[in-house]
Amino acid sequence: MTAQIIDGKAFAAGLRERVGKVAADFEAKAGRKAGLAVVLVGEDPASQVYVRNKGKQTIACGMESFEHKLAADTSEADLLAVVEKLNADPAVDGILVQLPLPSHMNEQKVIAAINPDKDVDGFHVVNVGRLSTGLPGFVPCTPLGCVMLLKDQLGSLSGLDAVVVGRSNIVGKPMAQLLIAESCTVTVAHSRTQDLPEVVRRADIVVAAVGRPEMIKGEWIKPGATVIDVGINRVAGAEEGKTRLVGDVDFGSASEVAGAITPVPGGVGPMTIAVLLRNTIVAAHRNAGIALDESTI
Ligand SMILES: Nc1nc(=O)c2c([nH]1)NC[C@@H]1CN(c3ccc(C(=O)N[C@@H](CCC(=O)O)C(=O)O)cc3)C=[N+]21
Repeated sequence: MTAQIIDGKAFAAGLRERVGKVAADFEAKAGRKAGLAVVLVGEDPASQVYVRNKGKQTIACGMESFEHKLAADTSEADLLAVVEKLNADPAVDGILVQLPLPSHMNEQKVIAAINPDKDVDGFHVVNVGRLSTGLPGFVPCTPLGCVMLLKDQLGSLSGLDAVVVGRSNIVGKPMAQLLIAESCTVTVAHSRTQDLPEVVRRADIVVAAVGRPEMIKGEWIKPGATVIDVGINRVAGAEEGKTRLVGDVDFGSASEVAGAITPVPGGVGPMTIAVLLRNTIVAAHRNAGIALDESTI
């Protein structure tokens, strides 16, 4: 079997178009544009690229982008002061502090300082609690993007066996919560899991978020399963000095067994930013008290 390729890039473009329409509607009703503030500490080149892309796409969707670039040696207190200012700024609907932060900062403390109702990343403990109890809040962008792709592909996920490989706070754990809410039977596997290939083989849905290049092989996949690859690993390319991006799934062998699979790049990655824009326009409506049927975006 040759798997269908799930085109995350195209789905993300469609999502951004829907967000753009809702953003224009918000501007007409609120008399201002929705706004997203992104805070970047330090000069990590990959982070700079992501932040630049977020800013460009925010503006392309008709929203305002506020970028705060702080030096790598900024004190935690100064970063917390920036967050406080953004919390109090009525032009800012969503706040994202780019992770990872420099090692002299406590990430949990910084995330805890963000107003949960502006936490469009969904990382604040209040939003983690809301997700796990089924209350409205903000859901982390990458797992929400994965569920959107899965529902687009499969329709109802009810009763399906899902295996999430990885247990991070930003992908694995919220992914498991979302799949539970979709009535999947969920297994969370990780580096200590015994006989991982056998666990993965049970799954109708495999979500790979371990951060190990091409670890999950085609022989581990149940024929016809849907495979969502969250990994973004830069590895040495065929030519000397060149690099290429690969996922956590061995795409070559997995695409011969799976029913459908996301590629890397062009799969989950583009969804992450599109969902961030979606969360921002949702935040703008909620915080301005303007009604929005969130199920339509
Ligand atoms: N507070 C916070 N929130 C985040 O959401 C967050 C973060 N910190 N820190 C870094 C990670 C990483 N991340 C990505 C976004 C888009 C792509 C993306 O668009 N990837 C493209 C290719 C990118 C490339 O070519 O390098 C793709 O997969 O097709 C990837 C990764 C968001 N992150």
